[in-house]
Amino acid sequence: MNTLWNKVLELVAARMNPSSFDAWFSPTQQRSFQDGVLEVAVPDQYFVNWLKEHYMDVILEILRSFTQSDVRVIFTIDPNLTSRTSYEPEDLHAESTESRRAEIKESNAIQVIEEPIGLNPKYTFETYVVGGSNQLAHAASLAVAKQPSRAYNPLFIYGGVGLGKTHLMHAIGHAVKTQDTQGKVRIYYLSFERFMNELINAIRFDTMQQFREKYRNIDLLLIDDIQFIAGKERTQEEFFHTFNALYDTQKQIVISSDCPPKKIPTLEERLRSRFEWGLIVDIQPPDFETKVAILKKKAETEQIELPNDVAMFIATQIKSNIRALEGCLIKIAAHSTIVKEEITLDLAKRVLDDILDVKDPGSARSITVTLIQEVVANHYKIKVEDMRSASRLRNVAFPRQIAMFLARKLTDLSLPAIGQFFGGKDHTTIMYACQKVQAMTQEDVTLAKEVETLEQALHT
Ligand SMILES: Nc1ncnc2c1ncn2[C@@H]1O[C@H](COP(=O)(O)OP(=O)(O)OP(=O)(O)O)[C@@H](O)[C@H]1O
Repeated sequence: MNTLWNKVLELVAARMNPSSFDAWFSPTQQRSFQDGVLEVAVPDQYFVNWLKEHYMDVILEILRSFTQSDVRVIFTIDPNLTSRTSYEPEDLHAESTESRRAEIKESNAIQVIEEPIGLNPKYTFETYVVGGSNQLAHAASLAVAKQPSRAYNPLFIYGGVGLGKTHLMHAIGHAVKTQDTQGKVRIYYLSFERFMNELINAIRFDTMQQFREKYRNIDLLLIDDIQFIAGKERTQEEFFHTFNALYDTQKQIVISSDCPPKKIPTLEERLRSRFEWGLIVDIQPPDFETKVAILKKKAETEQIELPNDVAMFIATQIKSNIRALEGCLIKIAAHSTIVKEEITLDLAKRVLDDILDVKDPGSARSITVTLIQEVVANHYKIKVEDMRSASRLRNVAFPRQIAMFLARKLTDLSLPAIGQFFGGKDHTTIMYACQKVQAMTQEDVTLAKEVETLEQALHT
């Protein structure tokens, strides 16, 4: 079955030796993938621990390359899955086997939730390729890493999808950590979505005091994808206080977003002005040479033999998204391992030809929600910003619903994730739009043709 997890397994298989893969990954199965949560069943707790410890980073990285968003992985234990490992779990023998087994049995009922917390070891300044498109953002990040809270505070980095914002933030975190010989600096990297979830839980479980204390005690706060703050009043309020507390005590704040503060819809004025207190830098799409350099660096880190002509070919195929660029390289390398052929221009063309036909958000000619919004807005002669607005005027609302319908149909994103692209709309709004457009296209031939034309435009 072509499940998301099976696609992940294909790429994982290319990166490890077959017997380990057989032992640790073959007995796993996707149970569900819904609303950004991927549920994977494994035979026992030992698998959970091993996968978490050794492969979580890789799994999350591959998932991101497919979905272009953070996916949460939940492991559930299904003892009916046959383990092919011959392991002797050391920790089963270390303590009383009985008690440990009882613990494991009990944990069968528990779901272990793993999220991209902390810093990705691969995202450092050393692995970051600098070109004209990201020079300023890179220099500013270096300055902040050298002198936290004295260079620019806050540092606000913005740019399109997959252009390296997260990479730079992690690089700052790593550099600060390396300089911190006494291990005193408290660094916290998180997505804005996670901040919001923590806040919701704090409200729900009446632990606001602990929530506030935790955030007031951070020395370097790296907060990713702040654009999702749009329309979240209570979270804006709390983030405002967190920001002030950190700023007043001279703690460094680094923020990333897909647009500058003034373009974040419904952002409170007091927060907007604070985001503008420090330095705002953007990352532009990379030029051809930078794309080739990034591919070469990535190939070097992953120990992939990448001929020059292939690097140049990939760079011409991908417009700007660096994640998609890397995705192509990984797919070509995986293919070359599977078919036991060297990477050549011919092989690369065959692989890319295949994946260009796939409706896969991480792949080359990927259809993103932003692209859908642009194409639909252009067709109906409305502004792209209208896609994120709350306007109920029919000439705006209906094209917006068509864009929501196409986003659901042509991307792998969950309903809540799509909602975020439309100004933070609720998942029920997206579902309603999909059902409505679906029903209307069945009754109205002209509309059905119109939607089909839009779809074709997106595929070319
Ligand atoms: N200049 C660069 N040099 C090397 N690798 C890069 C560079 N820019 C981006 N990348 C790589 O591209 C991938 C996507 O980058 P990243 O996740 O940082 O993008 P992003 O801008 O945060 O995307 P999003 O908007 O989806 O959050 C990562 O694997 C990252 O390492």
